[in-house]
Amino acid sequence: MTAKMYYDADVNLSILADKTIAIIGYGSQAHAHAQNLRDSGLEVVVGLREGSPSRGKALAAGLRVATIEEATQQGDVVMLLIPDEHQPATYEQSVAPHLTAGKALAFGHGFNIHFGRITPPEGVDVFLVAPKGPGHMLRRVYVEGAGMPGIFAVHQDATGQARDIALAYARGIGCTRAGVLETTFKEETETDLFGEQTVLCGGLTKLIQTGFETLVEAGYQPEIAYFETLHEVKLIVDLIYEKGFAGMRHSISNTAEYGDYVTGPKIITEDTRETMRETLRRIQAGEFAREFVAETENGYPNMKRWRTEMNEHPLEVVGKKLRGMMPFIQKKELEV
Ligand SMILES: NC(=O)C1=CN([C@@H]2O[C@H](COP(=O)(O)OP(=O)(O)OC[C@H]3O[C@@H](n4cnc5c(N)ncnc54)[C@H](OP(=O)(O)O)[C@@H]3O)[C@@H](O)[C@H]2O)C=CC1
Ligand SMILES: CC[C@](O)(C(C)=O)C(=O)O
Ligand SMILES: [Mg+2]
Ligand SMILES: [Mg+2]
Repeated sequence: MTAKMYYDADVNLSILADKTIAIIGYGSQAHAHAQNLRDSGLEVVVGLREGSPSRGKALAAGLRVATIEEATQQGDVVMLLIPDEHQPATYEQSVAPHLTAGKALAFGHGFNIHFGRITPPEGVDVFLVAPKGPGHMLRRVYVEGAGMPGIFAVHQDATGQARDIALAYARGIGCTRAGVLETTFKEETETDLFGEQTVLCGGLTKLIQTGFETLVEAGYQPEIAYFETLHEVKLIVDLIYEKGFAGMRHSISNTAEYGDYVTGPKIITEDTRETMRETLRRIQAGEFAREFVAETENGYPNMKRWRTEMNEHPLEVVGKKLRGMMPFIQKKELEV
């Protein structure tokens, strides 16, 4: 059976017309949700912690700003968009005491509900709307008049309107311009963690880094290695994104296409597939979540070390220099 895809015409935005949406946080996702919802004609308040460095940025974007407690009091829908690892403490201290019956608690990712780290009270709706892409791109495509696909799920329907509110929210941030699918918290959480670890972030960056290191180790210029293994990735992925593998392969040379078929399976091997299966098993069993939470509770010792190592890597050093010489890339500054 084909999954139903929801577009603007399928969704009634007016269910949110007389409601206030509290966006908690003003980071990658939150700034995009807040600005897109506001530009869709909805009432938004941004909830920030005391002394937040983001307060000035949200005000400069023309948004109303309050404390997290005040925003939760004012909000009919409270969207929690701070880092997953900090959500339980903020929820307990600042959100839960003001989350009265009839309100909706919303998430951009199902992590804390699915892994049982937040348990909302019975009288509130609980849903997620997860755009399938980074927050900064969610804002960029909305401003360009396009949209980013998204998925939504209802965990708890106390009012009988949770599904309609979730869909209206997805429309407000621009996702129904591209298409929105219904899912569950379990499916969203497990597929999102799997995708970012194996393909989108972990797999891709390690592939690029290893290709770069192999060329540089063999004596080739780092600048050429950078163009070959990183810069050109976007150009190839843009073709895949627009026209699929066949469209990309239509555009490359026969030489490249032959090498692609012959060498690809030697790089991504059956061992890689087994590792992907094991990664998924660990995610499903909650082992990754426990490991990540322990890392954050210990003050991110490994994350800090890995960040520093990568920031100092020759790939990043040469990349910074080369991107500085390409003003068309520099123009696209990130707002938050
Ligand atoms: N990044 C992305 O593109 C995507 C993220 N998601 C999900 O969206 C949610 C938000 O992620 P993301 O946008 O990356 O988050 P960010 O790391 O960008 O969030 C930063 C914001 O969170 C606030 N914040 C951080 N710690 C605390 C705290 N302890 N108490 C109160 N506020 C805090 C910061 O406040 P201050 O401004 O005061 O410093 C800042 O406004 C997560 O559930 C994530 O999984 C889903 C899809 C994609
Ligand atoms: C791919 C990473 C992501 O899941 C996202 C941008 O969709 C995230 O958690 O940031
Ligand atoms: Mg994610
Ligand atoms: Mg994601």
